[in-house]
Amino acid sequence: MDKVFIEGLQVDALIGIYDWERRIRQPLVFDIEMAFDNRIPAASDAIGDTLNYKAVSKRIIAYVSQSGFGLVETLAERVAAIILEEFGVRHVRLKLSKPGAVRGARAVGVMIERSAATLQQ
Ligand SMILES: Nc1nc2c(c(=O)[nH]1)N=C([C@H](O)[C@@H](O)CO)CN2
Repeated sequence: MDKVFIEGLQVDALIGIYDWERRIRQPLVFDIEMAFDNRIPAASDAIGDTLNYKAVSKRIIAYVSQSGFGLVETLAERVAAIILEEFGVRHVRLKLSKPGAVRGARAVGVMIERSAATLQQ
């Protein structure tokens, strides 16, 4: 299956379980792969036939900027659900990195894969 991807999308957010984390915003980085049949926009050369990575990116930035979860797991799950439900994507692979959260590590975080068929109601 073809993919449309968004790599290294950085968004500042309120995220974390510790008191000091509830008083600041921290950078988060999203790497996202979305299954999509790119033969259709390739044939028409029309942006309306694409899975528009700019539209998806803007939606993620808007959502993450106003979010305030404790765990990266929760945020990753919500962003994956938005991609599946609002953009008609059948399968998404999402990596959410929290750079600098652990001394000595470049980044920590989670990787998830979700399908529209198995999305929890
Ligand atoms: N699996 C997770 N482990 C940890 C998380 C998390 O969201 N998921 N969060 C923290 C703290 O908020 C940490 O990022 C602060 O440095 C610790 N472990």
